Amino acid sequence: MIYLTTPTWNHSLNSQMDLVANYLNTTTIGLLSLILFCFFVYGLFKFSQGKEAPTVACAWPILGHLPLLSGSKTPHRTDTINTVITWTISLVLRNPLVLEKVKDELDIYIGKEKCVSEYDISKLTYLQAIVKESLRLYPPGPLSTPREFTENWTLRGYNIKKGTRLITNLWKIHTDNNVWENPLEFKPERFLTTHKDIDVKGHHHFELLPFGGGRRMCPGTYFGLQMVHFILASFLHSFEILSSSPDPIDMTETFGLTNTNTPLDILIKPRLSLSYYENN
Ligand code: HEM
Repeated sequence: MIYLTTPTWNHSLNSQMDLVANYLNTTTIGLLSLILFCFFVYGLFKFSQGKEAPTVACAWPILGHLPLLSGSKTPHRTDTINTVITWTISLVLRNPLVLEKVKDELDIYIGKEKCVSEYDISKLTYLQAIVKESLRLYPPGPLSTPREFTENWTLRGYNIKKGTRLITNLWKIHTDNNVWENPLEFKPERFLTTHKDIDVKGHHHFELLPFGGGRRMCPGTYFGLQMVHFILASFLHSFEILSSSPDPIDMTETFGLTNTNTPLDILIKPRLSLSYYENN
């Protein structure tokens, strides 16, 4: 058995992400981040004076993803993706039947002789349902970025003045009991039955918006989803996972720009033959 503490866990995810970071030019992105940060501080200053501060609106979400974009060697670079994966593993560990089902799916579609490839992901419908359900309950960005009304408007009987800022509570939408049965329960099956055709891409289904929606929705949606599916599938395919403590997994959220969880300690052991690990 291998004992994984959170830093190691973050580190192992980060080494997967290092592959991705190699495509980013650290200096360019670092400089860009610095400029955005200056804009952000300037925007906050204007905002505190009660003036128009569009820079706050545009820099805020970018700051939220800055660790990811900066390419720095910190575990936070992968903030959103890392967060989704950690929440998902926590949820799966709390629901052993779900874990069994996803392992069965991986064994059927991948088998024990080869690695997961990106082309396999479309076949892994149960794994995709797990990720959707995790994004529904624990979206890393539970609040949308701010929007501003450009004219006076009436919305559901409320008169809203031009210039009013709106921040949407995405988590509240995700747990609306008019739409979701037992909204606080983790039930990936809902995405294979009652909510089969609902996707998370923010274009058609406004009851599930983990990447936001409209013109300012997350530009990293496809990349983020691809990474989450691929890392999760590879990890669950390669290792048995177990909680390191007999107590239920702590699902306490921590405060920050992303909705992160408390550190997760897990035990892992190989699921495949040793030659698989030697060759990959
Ligand atoms: C699973 C991973 C991710 C989740 C759940 C996520 C979620 C979000 C959410 C909720 C927003 C606000 C959208 C809105 O207000 O409508 C956002 C904005 C943004 N995201 Fe992500 N994100 C993820 C990954 C990424 C990645 C990988 C990148 C870049 C490679 C990225 C870059 C951005 C940027 C630049 C914005 C600001 C867009 C704008 O305001 O125009 N995100 N993201």
